[in-house]
Amino acid sequence: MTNKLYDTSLSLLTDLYQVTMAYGYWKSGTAEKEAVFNLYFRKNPFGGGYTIACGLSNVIGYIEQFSFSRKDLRYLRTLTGNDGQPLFEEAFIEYLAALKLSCTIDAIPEGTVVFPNEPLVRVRGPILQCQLLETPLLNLVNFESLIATKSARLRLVAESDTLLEFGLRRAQGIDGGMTASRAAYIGGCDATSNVLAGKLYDIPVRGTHAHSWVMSFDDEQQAFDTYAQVLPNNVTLLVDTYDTLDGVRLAIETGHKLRARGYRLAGIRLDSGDLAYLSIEARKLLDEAGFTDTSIVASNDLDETIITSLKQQGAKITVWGVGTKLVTAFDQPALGGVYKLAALRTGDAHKPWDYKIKLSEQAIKTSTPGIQQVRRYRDERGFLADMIFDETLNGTHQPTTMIDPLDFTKRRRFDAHAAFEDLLVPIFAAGQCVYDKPDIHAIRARVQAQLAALHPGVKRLVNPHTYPVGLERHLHDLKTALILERRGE
Ligand SMILES: Nc1ncnc2c1ncn2[C@@H]1O[C@H](COP(=O)(O)OP(=O)(O)OP(=O)(O)O)[C@@H](O)[C@H]1O
Ligand SMILES: O=P(O)(O)OC[C@H]1O[C@H](OP(=O)(O)OP(=O)(O)O)[C@H](O)[C@@H]1O
Ligand SMILES: O=C(O)c1cccnc1
Repeated sequence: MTNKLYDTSLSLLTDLYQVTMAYGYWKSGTAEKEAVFNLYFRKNPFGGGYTIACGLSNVIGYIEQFSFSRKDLRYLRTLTGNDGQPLFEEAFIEYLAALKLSCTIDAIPEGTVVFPNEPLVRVRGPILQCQLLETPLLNLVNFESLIATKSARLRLVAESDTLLEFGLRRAQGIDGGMTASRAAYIGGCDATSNVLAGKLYDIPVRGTHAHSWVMSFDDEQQAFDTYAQVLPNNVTLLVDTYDTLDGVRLAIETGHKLRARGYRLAGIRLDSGDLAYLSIEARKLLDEAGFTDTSIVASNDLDETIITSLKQQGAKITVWGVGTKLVTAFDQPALGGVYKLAALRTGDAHKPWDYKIKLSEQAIKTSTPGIQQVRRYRDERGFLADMIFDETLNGTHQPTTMIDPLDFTKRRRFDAHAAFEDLLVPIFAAGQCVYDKPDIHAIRARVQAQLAALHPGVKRLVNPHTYPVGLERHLHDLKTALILERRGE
């Protein structure tokens, strides 16, 4: 993983059906068939217009550590079917013991803005191996992309204010908390309260103090003064334990004492009540006392909607602490990414692909076949449209014609000189990592650069524009032909 949290093999971090299918491929002699799977999602989360791709660093770490340990194999030997007999033959267990991943993987770099139906990760290799990777890859990409997207939404509404992630105590378990802290930083948070995430992932750590500190003293002034005494270079005082504005006055007293010692009152924190009213009143008190550079931090079940509203109300808050609603992706608990087989071939690389499709009554759920790549066109103002094409269908010609996803009779042509970028880049070649991994700060910077190139209408919180994503003409024709063929038409 990015930096190890667990010192254990994670190769069994998959659904049982992946292992039984792997056994099936092995037993029926098809394990080495070359497959292509695409990982994609169908709908942007939170009713938004975009998603931030995240989780690739952990995918790389997962694949690099992939091997079945002796203990993993011992456990697999104990699994039995409904007749009480072992599920797997010993020869299969030995096959797994010797298994080394040889997949070729292309992916969209972390921090890229992505849209529904675009392959975020494309896995090509022996079908048995691709299958074993389905569940862990989905687990890693779905959650991190979800949280990075939530964080990006918060960053957009917070504008240039400071955004702190305070979620560990409310997160879904240890891994939920750790992963969320990483993805929240990538999405745009400035720092986390999670100290282990700070250590493992190189994220800045920040914090104030809790109500318990104030409650542990007989009076609030003494609590503030003692805190300032012991940590004079880190004083942000939580002022709402009893009466918020009285608390601000006491914090100002402490601020004067700090000043006399050559230090400063960095901030006060509001954690209850009407945050707009209280921040405006607190600002007045602070300014009147000469503490114009003391920040007002707010927390208490904040999310992007409340922050937007508070700003509209003229709240004087410049530091936002967001916990529960960020790290749990409160209003949408999962991204819903899927991993679908798109092509298969037997034997050598010169054989043609046998394209695969999954039909559905709902058109949006019908999968797209092919060795997909995403071409993003742009001009000097930003991103224009994304065209999903098959890397093998256009021969030596550049793909140029995109079918409108909402009306197949409409086409959009890109001329040969249009500027574009192909989003999927090589990550693993035949099992070897070939990717020069950016550090977490570069990934975070990429998010902001990408968002800057996105039309404001696509970024707005309510009823955003749909960014144009379509299939290249040949891929569209292939998909249509396969649908008709499967339906027997
Ligand atoms: N001016 C405001 N406009 C919109 N939302 C606000 C405003 N002030 C606070 N909020 C939000 O309203 C919610 C208030 O939560 P709640 O009803 O639990 O009150 P509280 O102030 O936390 O009370 P308690 O004293 O019990 O902690 C929080 O999500 C908070 O962020
Ligand atoms: O509201 P969230 O967005 O989840 O942000 C984290 C919350 O955790 C703390 O409250 P808690 O009552 O747990 O402890 P405290 O005594 O420090 O307020 C903090 O004061 C925030 O209100
Ligand atoms: O440092 C803080 O103020 C903090 C940390 C975690 C949760 N709530 C607040």
